[in-house]
Amino acid sequence: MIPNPDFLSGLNPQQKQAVTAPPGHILVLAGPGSGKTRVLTHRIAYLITQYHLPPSNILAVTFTNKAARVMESRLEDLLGEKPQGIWLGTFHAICARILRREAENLPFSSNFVIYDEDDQQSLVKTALRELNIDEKMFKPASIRSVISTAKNNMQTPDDLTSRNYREEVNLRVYRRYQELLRVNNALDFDDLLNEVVNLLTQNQAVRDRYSRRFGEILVDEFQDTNTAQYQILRSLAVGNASMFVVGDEDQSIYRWRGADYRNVQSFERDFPDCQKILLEQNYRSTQTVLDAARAIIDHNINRTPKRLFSDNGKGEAITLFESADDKLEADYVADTIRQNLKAKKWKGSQVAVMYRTNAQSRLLEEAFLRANLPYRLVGAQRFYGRREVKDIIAYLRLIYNPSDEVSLTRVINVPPRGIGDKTVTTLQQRAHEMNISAGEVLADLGKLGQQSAHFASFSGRSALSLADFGSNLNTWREASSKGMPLTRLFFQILEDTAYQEYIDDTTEEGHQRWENVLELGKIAAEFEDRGLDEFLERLALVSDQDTLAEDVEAPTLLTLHAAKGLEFPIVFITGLDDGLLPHSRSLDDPEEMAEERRLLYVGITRAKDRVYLTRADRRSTYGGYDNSAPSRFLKDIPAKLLLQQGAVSSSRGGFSSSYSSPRERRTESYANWTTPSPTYGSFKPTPRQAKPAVEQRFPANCRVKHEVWGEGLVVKSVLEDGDETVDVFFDTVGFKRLAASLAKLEIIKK
Ligand SMILES: Nc1ncnc2c1ncn2[C@@H]1O[C@H](COP(=O)(O)OP(=O)(O)OP(=O)(O)O)[C@@H](O)[C@H]1O
Ligand SMILES: [Mg+2]
Repeated sequence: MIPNPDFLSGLNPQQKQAVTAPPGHILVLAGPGSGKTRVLTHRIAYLITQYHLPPSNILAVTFTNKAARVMESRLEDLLGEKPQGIWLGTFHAICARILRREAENLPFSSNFVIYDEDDQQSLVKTALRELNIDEKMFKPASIRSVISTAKNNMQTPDDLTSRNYREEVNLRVYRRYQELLRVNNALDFDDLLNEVVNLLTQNQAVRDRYSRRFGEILVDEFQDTNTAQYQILRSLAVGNASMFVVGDEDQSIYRWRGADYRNVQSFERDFPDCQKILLEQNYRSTQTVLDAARAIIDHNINRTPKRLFSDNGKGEAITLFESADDKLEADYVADTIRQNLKAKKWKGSQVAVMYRTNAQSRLLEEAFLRANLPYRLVGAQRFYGRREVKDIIAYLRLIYNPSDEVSLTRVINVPPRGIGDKTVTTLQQRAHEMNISAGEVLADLGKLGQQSAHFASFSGRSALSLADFGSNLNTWREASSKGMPLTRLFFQILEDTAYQEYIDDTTEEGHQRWENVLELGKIAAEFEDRGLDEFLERLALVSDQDTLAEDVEAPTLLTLHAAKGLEFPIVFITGLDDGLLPHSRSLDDPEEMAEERRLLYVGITRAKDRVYLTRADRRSTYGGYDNSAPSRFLKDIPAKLLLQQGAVSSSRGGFSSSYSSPRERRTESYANWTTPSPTYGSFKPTPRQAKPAVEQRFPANCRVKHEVWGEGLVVKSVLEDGDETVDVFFDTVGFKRLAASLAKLEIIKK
């Protein structure tokens, strides 16, 4: 391995000290943009090239999958090749990996699936039903959150006692929920961590193996680790491992998920010989951005003030825009961006628009559409939470893990195949009686049909429908186990279930839903070499930031939480109103308030050059408007750093407006504004154009042949701009989009 010989030269003395430190525990505490992530990456390269530590002895934990991928490619740049065998990923991904390898020591098998919040909620509902508890009295969502909190505190049902009836219900549901997870061969997010903690504390041999394996454990964003994660690190570090953790207490923003920045103090206590290194130069932002950020965070008590300077010059003032209402606020953001893009002052990808809650993106998206501006929207739920996407994932999960009853009940009658609720209940009862999973009953019905011992348990018609579905499942499962490529399997399911006919009801929404299914197919194509298991794992562990499409020349819309660790030349933070930021839920809790401050601090410090803060005097609610007051955090920013714009705000006293409201222009652009349908990733707001200038030759579901790529299945065909655009899934190369006029396609089967 030939390291880039200069790779230490791009570091300042403190950074170099951290990167080249002799083996031992290191804690790097430093403010935003000071190079913590950079130092961590360089440290890995240094260990490999200078200490000749095999990459497989290195465990590096990042906060998102995306951050892991970025780090991997930086390492490749530094080392000249990909480090082979390094464990690099999020806590959840690494835990899932350990659990799959060690399944023989655990009460589930290695093909477990990972349940997200929705799945967890279904399971809570099943538990409630089984226990005969009314879900109107005891809301599944709140029980789910009670369970998750208990798990975050690492409390099993046995650790809990109940003091009243409600607690008793919670406890019983928790117990049953846990049993159901086992039956389904599933783990939830919290389990991923807790099971690893249990494994490492209870199984000395396994613990020794892992702690011997890892010579160095590195953790980015350490301030956001929770109790279980910290315990995992501590167990692994009992051997010969050195710990290298970097973090910033002021950027801890995941308290609601159990993160505890006091782990930084625990680390200093548990590893008293650790070397503490402070980085003081910020390479990201202008002095103005840093001063504004510091003014916000200085109000938090119990924090260690940090020195942070920048050589990037004073830079431009922070723009504060106050508007009359939230629509105008969104228009201001979109118009400002559009004007600067038009004047070629900015590039789309340099701009980020941030907000406190996901719901705030809607008005912004509409304003972007009005301004005819493409954008990319970051958010896992926006895409992966969609019904059609979840359906297809459920099919795949069911193929991977036949015991997964949550997925089974999701798709057993989707698209409708005449299997009603009563049949499903009978199926579950039958499985229960026989002590097998419902999936196994189905598989048997699929294999033996009327000869199956289960057949007589159902009425004639439903027995046949079940057998039919079971037979489909068996076929897919067999194909998958014989190595059918993932995308083929994917489209096979769509074909066999006639999913397109079901989901695309020819309305705009239907088209959009089918587009989402195809989008998922494209993601599957990226996992072609890695297989169904890795695909499912990535889907299960996807975080908001992971949905940030790369190489897209468009501004990014994202929550403040999702912005962690990222940087952009231009940052807009919208909704600086009391009740939004700080959020209304935090107003009477000092700890929560401190976290809201940190959130704004994280937002501002993402900016390299310019920050825009925006707010509105009134905000739309259901049908009407609510008055809204400026965020209390705004007054903490010194006036000399601010340039105020916008309408006169009653609450802040009048000031001249240098921004003319785009009302006139709005009228004109409203004309060609159609109701937006939320999309995933980059959005091109051109209306669907279907000029049937040619006739359609390659309708969906026909098989075609291409000169180079061979045979394939047409998934979609659209007539547009006088040509036919055909999406084909080829058996050899997977998904391709072709213009029928250019590609020499030949129909082989209608
Ligand atoms: N010594 C250096 N010379 C030049 N650029 C640097 C140096 N150190 C860091 N940078 C750059 O500064 C920016 C911020 O670095 P990095 O993201 O590593 O900071 P961080 O401390 O991890 O920030 P955050 O707390 O926001 O995660 C990056 O663009 C990085 O490449
Ligand atoms: Mg960082």
